[in-house]
Amino acid sequence: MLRFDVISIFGEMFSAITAQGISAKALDKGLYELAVWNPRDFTHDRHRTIDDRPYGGGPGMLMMYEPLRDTFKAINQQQPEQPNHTIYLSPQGQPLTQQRVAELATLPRITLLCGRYEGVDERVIENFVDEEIAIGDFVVSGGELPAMMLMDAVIRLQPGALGHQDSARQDSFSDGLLDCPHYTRPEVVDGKAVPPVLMSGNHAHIAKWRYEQQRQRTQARRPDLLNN
Ligand SMILES: CN1CCN(C(=O)c2nonc2N)CC1
Repeated sequence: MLRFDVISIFGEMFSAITAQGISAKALDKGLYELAVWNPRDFTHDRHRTIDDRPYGGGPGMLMMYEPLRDTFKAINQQQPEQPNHTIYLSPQGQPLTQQRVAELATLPRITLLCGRYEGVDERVIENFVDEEIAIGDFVVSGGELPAMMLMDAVIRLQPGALGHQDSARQDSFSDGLLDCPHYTRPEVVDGKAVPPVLMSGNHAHIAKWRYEQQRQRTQARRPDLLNN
C-alpha cells in the first residue's frame, strides 16, 4: 500500500482529499495511507517556534532546520525497511507532469514537505529532500495545496481507485495528448447536437474520431506536447 507522510503546520487542510471524492474512497479502500506531521511537535520552546528571520536580511520568515530535521527523523523511524522518496513542493522545482505522476505512482512511499512563509532553510533541502517539484509557474501561500494536487494525481492512478481503469488511460496527457471532447444527454440542447459519430455505435469510428480530436486539440492548444 502506498504511504504518504506529509510535513505541514496546517495538517487539517488535508481533509480536502481525505473527506471527499476519489481520494477519500481510495483511503477507505486501503489503497493508500496518510500520516501528517507537524514540525511544531518537534520544538522545545514555549512558543513552539518553527520559523525565524533570514540571514542576510530580506522579507518574511523561513522554516527553521532543526524542527524539520527532527520531523524527518521521526518519519524515517516508521517502516525503515520501506524506501522513502522525499519531495519538496516549491516554485524552484521541476514542473510536475503526468509522466512524472505515473512514475511516482509506482513508489511504495512518498514524503511531502510543505513549506510556508518564504520557504525552508536550504540545508533542509540539501540533507533531506530527494526532489523539488513545482505545481506550476506561480506562487501560492504554502506547499499544502500543491502537495494535495500531487497526491490526488498519484492516488487516482492506484489500481482500483477509479471506477473504470480506462478512465485514467483516457485522461488528458495519459498518452501525451490532451483529452478529446466528451458529451452526455441530452442529444440536442440549445440547438447543439452531439457529434453523430458518437451516436453511431461504431466503436472503431468512435475511437478514430476521438484520437483525431485529441491530436487536433493538442496541435491547437499545446503544440509543445507534440515535440516529446
Ligand atoms: C514556500 N512555499 C512557497 C509557495 N509554494 C509554491 O508556490 C509552489 N509549491 O509547488 N509549486 C509551487 N508553485 C510552495 C512553497
